[in-house]
Amino acid sequence: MIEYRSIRVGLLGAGSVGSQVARLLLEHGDELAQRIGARIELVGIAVRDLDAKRDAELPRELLTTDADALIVASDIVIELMGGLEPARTMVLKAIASGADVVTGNKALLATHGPELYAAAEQVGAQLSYEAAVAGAIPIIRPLRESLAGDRIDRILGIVNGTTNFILDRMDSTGASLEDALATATELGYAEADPTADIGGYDAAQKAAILASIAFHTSVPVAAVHREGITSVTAQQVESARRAGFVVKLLAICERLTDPETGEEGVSARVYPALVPREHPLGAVRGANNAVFVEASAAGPLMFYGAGAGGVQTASAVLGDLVAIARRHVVGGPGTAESTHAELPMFEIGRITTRYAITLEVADEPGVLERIAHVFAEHGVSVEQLQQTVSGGSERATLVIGTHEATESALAETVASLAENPVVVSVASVLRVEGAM
Ligand SMILES: NC(=O)C1=CN([C@@H]2O[C@H](COP(=O)(O)OP(=O)(O)OC[C@H]3O[C@@H](n4cnc5c(N)ncnc54)[C@H](OP(=O)(O)O)[C@@H]3O)[C@@H](O)[C@H]2O)C=CC1
Ligand SMILES: N[C@@H](CC=O)C(=O)O
Repeated sequence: MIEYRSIRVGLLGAGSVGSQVARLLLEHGDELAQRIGARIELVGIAVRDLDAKRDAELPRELLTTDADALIVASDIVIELMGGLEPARTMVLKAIASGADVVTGNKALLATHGPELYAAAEQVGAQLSYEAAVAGAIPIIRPLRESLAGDRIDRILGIVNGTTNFILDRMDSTGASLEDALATATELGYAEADPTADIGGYDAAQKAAILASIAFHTSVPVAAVHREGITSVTAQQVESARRAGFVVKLLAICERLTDPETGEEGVSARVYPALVPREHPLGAVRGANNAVFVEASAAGPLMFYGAGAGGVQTASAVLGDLVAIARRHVVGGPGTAESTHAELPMFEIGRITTRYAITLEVADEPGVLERIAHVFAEHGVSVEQLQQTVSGGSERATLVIGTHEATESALAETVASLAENPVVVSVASVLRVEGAM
């Protein structure tokens, strides 16, 4: 067994996100150690109330109310308390004491980002914040690193999970804003003060962060035009629905040129807007987020996934933690050669796959029953059986499930179908992936 050295991690906050970060760190310690080349030692978790109920069971002895002592005992500090103070002071203290920092605190970054980045740069500390925008979705690192050589023209996104959840509930169930907000809060999506969500402040903070990174400039949150969803009524949502639209809280960041002066500038704005239901943003449901990035060479890119939620956001926090921790390890596994798991490959016969089989069939009564019978004879289950008429000939589309045991049965079934007098031809046999 490899003896890894330890990297000491102090966690500030054990709420919706912090408690899941702590749980995952404790549960997956061995795997993370292999990926990093060092063991993450969770040295403590700072909270306000030692007796508060937690979303995850955490060892009591790790909890502390002495955040200052925890910070100085840590190589990496994870700040998940939220709010401006004491978060700002604690992050500055962590940097000054030689620690690297991971945070998900967009309010802090949008308000005091320049001060924190400067402090980190001065001492060569790392400050990472993937979780600060769009929860679990990797968007900060793609903008900062993958797209660093491109020119980004526009970002259009749904970046607040709570408001998307609320608007979706209002649209799909007719729920009131207040009821939907109460559910979003219970599910751990909302900020400690949910005015940040419904007032559009949280989305504006995220827009400021995105615009700053994307356009390589400093966009203060105060310069982001902000309208929340508090004035969106059930009637507006209903009329939008009837007209084929859906109401979404959008964050829009654009690089613009003044047509008269030729001066280049940036616009960042957050407001509720109608989006056509069939538009990809119109299909973003629940607390999911989606961010479209239009880059001049790459073209349009879309990032989609869980925009809020404790465990989902914990994924982004841990990604930052692993990336930072790897840089603490000289000669560690790094990012390019994470092969320690040495997993075997599963051949195709072990994979469960579904097929769509399209047959051209004779125009006779009871055709579908006879085809279903052929499948049953070969022990192949049929999920769905449809018959459609196209171009004068009958077409039956079958969707069936198969796995290793029935893979060969499928081939036999298709062969018998081809021989069957009601089948004119087997038009297509293709695997089906995704929902159908
Ligand atoms: N929830 C989500 O889906 C997402 C949240 N974020 C961000 O992550 C951060 C954390 O969010 P979330 O987990 O929801 O927040 P919570 O309000 O659920 O948790 C905050 C935690 O911080 C602790 N805390 C607060 N103030 C202090 C203090 N002065 N000293 C010590 N501990 C303190 C609280 O302690 P106690 O429990 O004892 O009160 C609590 O454990 C925020 O910045 C948020 O914006 C980012 C993406 C998604
Ligand atoms: N309250 C925020 C949490 C994630 O950033 C949201 O709902 O998006």
